[in-house]
Amino acid sequence: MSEPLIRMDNVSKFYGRIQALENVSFTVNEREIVGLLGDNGAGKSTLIKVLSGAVPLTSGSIYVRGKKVEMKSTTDAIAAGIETIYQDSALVTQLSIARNLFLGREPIKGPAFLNRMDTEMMNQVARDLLKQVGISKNIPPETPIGSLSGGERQAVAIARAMHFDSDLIILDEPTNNLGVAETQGVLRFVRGARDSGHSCIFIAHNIHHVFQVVDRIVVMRRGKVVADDIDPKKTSVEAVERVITGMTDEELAHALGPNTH
Ligand SMILES: Nc1ncnc2c1ncn2[C@@H]1O[C@H](COP(=O)(O)OP(=O)(O)OP(=O)(O)O)[C@@H](O)[C@H]1O
Repeated sequence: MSEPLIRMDNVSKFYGRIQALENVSFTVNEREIVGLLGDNGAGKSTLIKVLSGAVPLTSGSIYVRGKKVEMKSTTDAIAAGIETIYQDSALVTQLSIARNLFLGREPIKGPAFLNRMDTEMMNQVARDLLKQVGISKNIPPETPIGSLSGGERQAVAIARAMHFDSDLIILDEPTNNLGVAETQGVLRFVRGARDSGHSCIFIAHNIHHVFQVVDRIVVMRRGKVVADDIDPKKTSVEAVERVITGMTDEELAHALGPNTH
């Protein structure tokens, strides 16, 4: 079998004496959307932070397409093709959509020493990307992010990850505080990201949102992965809820046994 896009092998993380991750093994395949579920404090954010270079792991290894990588900073993660979109989307509300898309990676026009941003090029790319992620209204790329809805902001963040061709897009609670229509929009963008060849890790407390969009569900509890191959098409929301809230190994096997492969 070919190497997965991402493989975390036996990863542990201590914050001082608190163990947030215990021998976690976790994979994401090419063109796969993985839902990461778990109760408060289960270790989801820590896993994502380790993978995106925001915090160092204590032990274990991370491989990207079979090659071992050191995630010492978020720059290392971005260089490895991993882009994380946090709840607040890390967008600058006063700046335009186009500027936000290129934040920190602005194209330069003319001689480098003049350091003049290529606004025209940024606007053109922004226009194409907005169309691609399916923002239906005709929003000009000069529009400040501050005047967009929560769902549209998420779409801009996803568009940015797609444009810079991140192999893995990590979405941490992207549907939080969004209305019904906006949530559907974000779920559509996520599917679009997969269709154009990207993989995603999708974290959401709303299990129904996860069910609508992911290919596979991984559940964490108290720093450990307790189930890593749940097929949302073959498993009920209730069964997954039981896994999240905790059952004995026997109960777990019984709940998931006939439904998973
Ligand atoms: N910076 C930190 N310092 C000390 N302990 C931490 C730190 N960050 C997280 N923890 C602890 O690590 C464990 C895992 O937390 P984490 O935030 O990864 O869980 P989570 O699954 O993302 O929870 P939530 O859904 O509430 O965000 C918890 O016991 C938490 O208290």
